[in-house]
Order: sequence, then structure tokens, then C-alpha cells
Amino acid sequence: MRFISTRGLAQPLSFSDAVATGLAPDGGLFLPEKLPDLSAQWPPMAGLGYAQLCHEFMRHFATDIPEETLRRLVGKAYQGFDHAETAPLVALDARTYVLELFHGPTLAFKDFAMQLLGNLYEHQCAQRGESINVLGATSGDTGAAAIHALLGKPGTAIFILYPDGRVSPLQERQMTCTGADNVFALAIDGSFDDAQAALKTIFGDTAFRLKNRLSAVNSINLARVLAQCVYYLYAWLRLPQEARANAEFVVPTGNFGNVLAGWLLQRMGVPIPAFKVATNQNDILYRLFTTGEYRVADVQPSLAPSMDIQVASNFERFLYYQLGGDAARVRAVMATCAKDGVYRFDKFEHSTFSASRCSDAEIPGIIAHVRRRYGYLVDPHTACAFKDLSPEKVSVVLATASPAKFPETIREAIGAEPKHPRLEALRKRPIHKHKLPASVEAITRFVEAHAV
Ligand SMILES: Cc1ncc(COP(=O)(O)O)c(C=O)c1O
Ligand SMILES: N[C@@H](CCOP(=O)(O)O)C(=O)O
Repeated sequence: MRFISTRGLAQPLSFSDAVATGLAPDGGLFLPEKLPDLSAQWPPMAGLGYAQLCHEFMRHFATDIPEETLRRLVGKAYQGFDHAETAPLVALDARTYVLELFHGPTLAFKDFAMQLLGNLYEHQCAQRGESINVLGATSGDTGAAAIHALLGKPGTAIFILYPDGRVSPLQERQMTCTGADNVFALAIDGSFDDAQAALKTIFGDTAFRLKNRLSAVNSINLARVLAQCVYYLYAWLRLPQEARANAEFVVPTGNFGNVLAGWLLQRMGVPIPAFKVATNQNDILYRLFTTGEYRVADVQPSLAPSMDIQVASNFERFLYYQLGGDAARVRAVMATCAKDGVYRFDKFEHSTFSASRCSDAEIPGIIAHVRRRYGYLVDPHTACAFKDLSPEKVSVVLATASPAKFPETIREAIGAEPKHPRLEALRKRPIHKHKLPASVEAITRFVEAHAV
């Protein structure tokens, strides 16, 4: 299978080359040239364990990696998860399910794709006999998951940009207390959007990217999104038959990679009826899906910090399909959005998507309510998804992080702090971070000086 850019001006690439390249050289995002049709294939997958299912799914895309190698890389990726089901689907009542995505090494959904991506990078280093420098931007969880996927891996260095003071204290510790020589946590003076914009500019500089063998761990990297499709399929296969026709996946949303993965699976023939985009007070996607207007506002730091994003990267992939694969129109819309910060769609059809938004004032109350009603504790991001669950539908809420990562907010909500031994251990370790301005020059200088 080949992978094409949403902006249509880059050479189509193989899976491994698209993974290594990250952002397409024309500034677009890679997508499969043609999505596979899984409509007849998914029902027989019902009995597969998580890693087997992931292999069955990924082999449609990673066609340039030998079957057995892929099976090994995938198998290894899910060994560090501490739940036998990997992604357990928990029924809170007959109409409300939670898909727990926080049983990986860093206790957030990012581990699902990142553990696999780390193995793909290791494989790439071995195959090509070259080192890799990974550059990512995070609002909290991507960075931690990427660092833990590459920690101490030979031939790799990892540079993670994060907004200084705007991630949770434990998220920061996950990134800065590893003590590993190949990890560089870069605390930038700005928002996640500033970090992501700088990152895209750096990846757009092909000479710099090639010279430093840079690779991307954000969901601009297609492997991230594809690996995330798998847990939707896993949950779908475990959902009782009678619940499926009326099911809605409710997805805490920031950079739009998580919900996009589910929607792509639907386009591949898995008949998931509906998705809800659940935002925090940074509600650009809520406004888009309810009014058809995309209007960038200033980021407001919130109690669900990993969703403090306005410019959602993966929206471009959705747009590509919305515009019937017309890359010239994607380029025009993206240029207008970048220049004016606003775009009004004449026709914005999205019948499978609805949206909700949750203010900071509401988050502690929702955490307390979910606890009272179901005896279940959710983190502040997952709490956003519990706002306005449809009484007519069977909701499958994606629990994207462990509440233990956000003890301060949980204490405010229920008067007690959840603890996780892995996180508690971090509290005693020294923090290593490098403060930088959110400028392309400062970041590139740092990367060049420390690249392997
Ligand atoms: C805990 C948590 N929930 C939800 C999200 C939003 O996911 P996405 O950015 O893929 O929309 C993030 C950040 O990615 C996150 O870390
Ligand atoms: N919420 C994310 C932001 C980056 O998203 P990504 O899916 O593009 O990596 C985070 O936790 O960093």
C-alpha cells in the first residue's frame, strides 16, 4: 500500500517511508491511497486478543514489512500493559460503557500507538543502520508516552516540546524524571499550539529534517492514527450485538487524532453508527461541528490540560475526505485557516458526528457525579465526555487517561487523591528540563546540538 499527502504535492510513499517522514514534505498529512474494505473481515476477528487483532489490522497498511516481523513488533508493543484485556470494555449500565485506554506504561491512551511506533523506529534503525532523532510536541500525554516508548532505545534521541507550566505536575515528571541520556524535555514559553506550529515549520524544512534524521511522534505520523483504530475495533467486537446499532463512541478530543481513528475505521466498513467529539473549554471543534465555522481563539488553560488545543492537526485528514479527496481545495482551505484563523464551510456534512463541550466549572462536578452514579472514577479529560450523554444511545466513552495523573482535580471533585505506584515513585526523582522560547531557531539549535 502507498501513502499520499492530503495536499497532493508530495510523492506517495511506502508505509515505512511515510512513518519515517512523519509530516509530508508539502506540509500535508499522509493517508492511505485507498482504505481497505474490512466489511467482510471484521466479524471473524471477534475472538482475537488485542495484539493479534492489531496485527490483523496493521498488515493491511504495513505491506512493506514482512508478516513475521510485523507480528513480532506488534506483539512486543502490548506486553507492557498491565491489564489482561489490554483495553477493557467496562459496562457501567446497559446504555453506558467505558473503554479503558489507560493500562499502558504511562497510563494514557497514547501508549497504544506509541509503544508500536517505538518498535517501528527501532526496526527502522536496525534496517537502515542509521540513528533517528524524534521530535514531538505535547500538551502532556503524547510526550510522556513517546519518551517511554523510546527510553534508552539504541540509536535514538527524543526531543519533546511542552508548554511550560501548562501540563499536570505528574505529566511533567513522567517526561522529566526518566534520567535517560536520550531524552530531552523542552519546556517552551508558549502554548501547545505554539509548540505544534514550530514543530510543523521544522518538519517543513526538508534539508534540516534529512540532515538530522528527524521523525515525528505526534499524530501527524500516520502510524499513530492507524494504531489507534485498533481499540475501536476491539471495543466494537466486544459490544453486545443488540447495543451496536445504536452505539455512539464519545471521545475526549483535542488534536482530533483519537476520534479520527474511529471514523476512519467506519470508512473501512466497520458499521459504527456515531461519534461524539467531546471538548473542554477550548471548544473550536465543538463550534465547528455545531455551526460549520472554524474560528481559532486563544487557548485557555484548563483542568483537562491535554486537550488545551485550538489548531487540531488531524482536522486536515477529515477535511480531505470531506472535500472528496480534492487536494487543491484542501490546500486552499488550510491556507485560509492559517492566514485568517477563520473559515466558514458552505456545506459541512458530518452526519455521524455530534459534539459537546465542557467548561472547567463543570469538570469537578461531573467527576463527582460519575463517581456517585456508577461508582467509577474518571480523569478530567474523560469527565468532559460524560457531559450530555445521549439518553437514546448506547454510549461508549473512551477513558483516555488514568485519574491518578491528575490528583489535584480529583481531590477537588471527591475529596481524595487516587495514587498509582509508578507515578508516586516519580515524585522523589530530580527533574531535568531545558527551558526554551517557542522559536524555531532556538529549537533547531538545540536539536542540532544534541542529535545522535
Ligand atoms: C488524556 C487525553 N484525552 C484526550 C486527548 C485528546 O486526544 P486527541 O488529541 O487525539 O483528540 C488527549 C490528547 O491527545 C489526552 O492526552
Ligand atoms: N493531547 C496531546 C496533544 C498532541 O496530540 P497528538 O495526538 O497529535 O500527539 C498530548 O497529550 O500531547
